[in-house]
Parts: sequence; C-alpha cells; structure tokens
Amino acid sequence: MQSLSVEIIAHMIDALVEKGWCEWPNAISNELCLQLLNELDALDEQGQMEEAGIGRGQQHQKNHGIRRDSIYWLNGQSEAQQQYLAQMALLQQQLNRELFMGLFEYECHYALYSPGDFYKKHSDSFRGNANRMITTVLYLNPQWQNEWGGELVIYSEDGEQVLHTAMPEIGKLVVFLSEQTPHEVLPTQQPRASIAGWFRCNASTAINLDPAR
Ligand SMILES: O=C(O)CCC(=O)C(=O)O
Ligand SMILES: [Fe+2]
Repeated sequence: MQSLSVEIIAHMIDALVEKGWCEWPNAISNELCLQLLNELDALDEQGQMEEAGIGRGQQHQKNHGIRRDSIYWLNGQSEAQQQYLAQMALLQQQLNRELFMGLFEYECHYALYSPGDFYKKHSDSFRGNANRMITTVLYLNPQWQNEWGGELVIYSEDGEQVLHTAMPEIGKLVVFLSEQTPHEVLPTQQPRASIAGWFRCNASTAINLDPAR
C-alpha cells in the first residue's frame, strides 16, 4: 500500500517553503481512501454528519451564504481512521523536525459537500487565534469528472490572484499554510467527499483557553 514516505514528505515541505502550498496526487492509497469514503457514507446515512459552521468556540455560527457542507470530526474510532491519522502523524513529525514548527496537535473532519454546496473564499486561521498552522485536505472521490466543479481554488496571500485550482480526486493531498492562504471550494454538482485537517500549535495561556474547534 502506498503511503507518505520520508522522500515524498520532504518534497512537500520544500514546496510549502517555496510557495506556501503543495498538491500531491495519489499521496494516500485508493484502498484506504475507499474505506474512509465508505465510513463517511455510513455516517451520513446514520444521520451523524452535522451542518458545518464558521468560527470557533463562542464565535461559532452557521452561515449558509459562506459555507455549506456537513462534517464529522475524526476521533480514531476505526482502523481506517487510525491508518490515516498515522500518516498525518508522520507529516507532523517531519514538519517539526525540518521546520521547527512546534505543531502539537492534528484535528480533522470528514466533509461532505452535496450538489450545490460550496465554501466561499476564506482563511482557516481565525483572527486573534493564529494556532492553525498547516491545513491538509485529502479527497476521497473516485473518477471525479472535470465538469462536476467542486474545485479547490488557492489564492495569493492578498486574495487577488489564483495560484492553483485542484480537482478533488481520490488520494490527492493538498497542504498549505493556514493563515497565509485564502482558498475557496467552488460549487459542486456531485457529492464531494474529503477530510480537511489542521496542524495546530498551542496558543493557550492560563487566561485564554484555546478551544480546538
Ligand atoms: O475541501 C476543500 O477543498 C477545502 C475545505 C476547506 O477549505 C475547509 O474545510 O476549511
Ligand atoms: Fe478552508
């Protein structure tokens, strides 16, 4: 089963340093992605996916004009989740070793965008709480077609220029600097499944407890 090797991660880190983002097709095996997709579908059928919101903690709110997807936070409850989280732990270790990033936690959720869903241009790091350092997105959609939309668009730091457009194809891992990278999910015409995750550094102090979500 292919998985993230030290060499692949080293290339990803080079790209992150050079341009702030990187896209890696077939980073995670189809086999594992299909297991994760099955799990997501089952959670959806059981009504366990929840409507996503924006902002964290007390600032959390639903805003359908900005974001429409449903999510489920991973907790390592299945073999497939554990395998995925183990890959992200390798990425975290190597980021810390090579870039001294002090990443101490990874949080991630399944996301399901139903036909018509989108996520308007945003940044993943919340103002005043810059503890989301690196964003990862793994796509789980076999045989995605160009005309279905649902692309991830990555913008320059000022939000003015499109740097890259990524189709949400199975096994593809996109990684970018959370705070410096405005991005958007274009409306999709077909169900679009992914795992979005964030490596965090600890921004908690005794008087400012920093919630994960
Ligand atoms: O699914 C994607 O391509 C990106 C999702 C995203 O931007 C987010 O969940 O913050
Ligand atoms: Fe995002």
